[in-house]
Amino acid sequence: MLSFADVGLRYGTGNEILSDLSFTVEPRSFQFLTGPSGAGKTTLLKLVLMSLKPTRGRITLFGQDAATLGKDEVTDIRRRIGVVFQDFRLLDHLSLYENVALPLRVIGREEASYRAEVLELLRWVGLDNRITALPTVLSGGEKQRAAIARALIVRPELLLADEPTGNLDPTLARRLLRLFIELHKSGTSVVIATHDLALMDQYEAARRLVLADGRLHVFE
Ligand SMILES: Nc1ncnc2c1ncn2[C@@H]1O[C@H](COP(=O)(O)OP(=O)(O)OP(=O)(O)O)[C@@H](O)[C@H]1O
Repeated sequence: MLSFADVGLRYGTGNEILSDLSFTVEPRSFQFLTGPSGAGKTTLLKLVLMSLKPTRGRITLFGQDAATLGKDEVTDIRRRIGVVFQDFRLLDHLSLYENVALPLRVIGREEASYRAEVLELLRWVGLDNRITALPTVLSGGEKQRAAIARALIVRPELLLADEPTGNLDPTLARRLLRLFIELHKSGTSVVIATHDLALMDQYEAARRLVLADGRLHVFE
């Protein structure tokens, strides 16, 4: 569903941050993307989301060459990808329920058709008792789970999460990992960018994509 072939990226006229990246993400797969701070994990996720263009090489998403896509095709492909950003990006003036429902409103769905789905997802992430709360009163872990629910409401085929357990205590991090594993088992491909070794050790079946010195090393 995703492949990189000899991809390189530099910001401006600087050195290449990423060099000769070649890897695939298969349907129904689970991988950690890891590497030291500054190694380029967020940059790689931005390439996948097409918010950055590679300096060289080819990125293919759902069978289509990213370089050849028009604006509407990019929008269509992004709808198939759920993203949990490092800084959550919840809208502070909307309740938790409204934040999670927003991607469905944006595509024109009527509330009556999605209310039960949103409530079920909120129950799944353990936030069904907080549906009317505004993000400003939520804890870090609650915001994290709300961001996950919002990413999943459109039933993406691929979920990207950038440091989803950053700033969480180990118990909550374990709980979130269990949610991601459940999601994987239900058929979604999952890519989790993290430098939390303890977290990765809890799911040994996961592939590890390790960035170091601009190169990617894959451990199956
Ligand atoms: N817009 C930008 N312009 C120039 N350099 C950038 C830009 N964004 C990131 N960088 C540089 O690219 C490198 C990789 O950054 P990136 O955020 O992708 O790393 P990361 O592995 O996600 O780090 P962390 O684990 O700390 O979040 C860093 O050296 C960073 O300073």
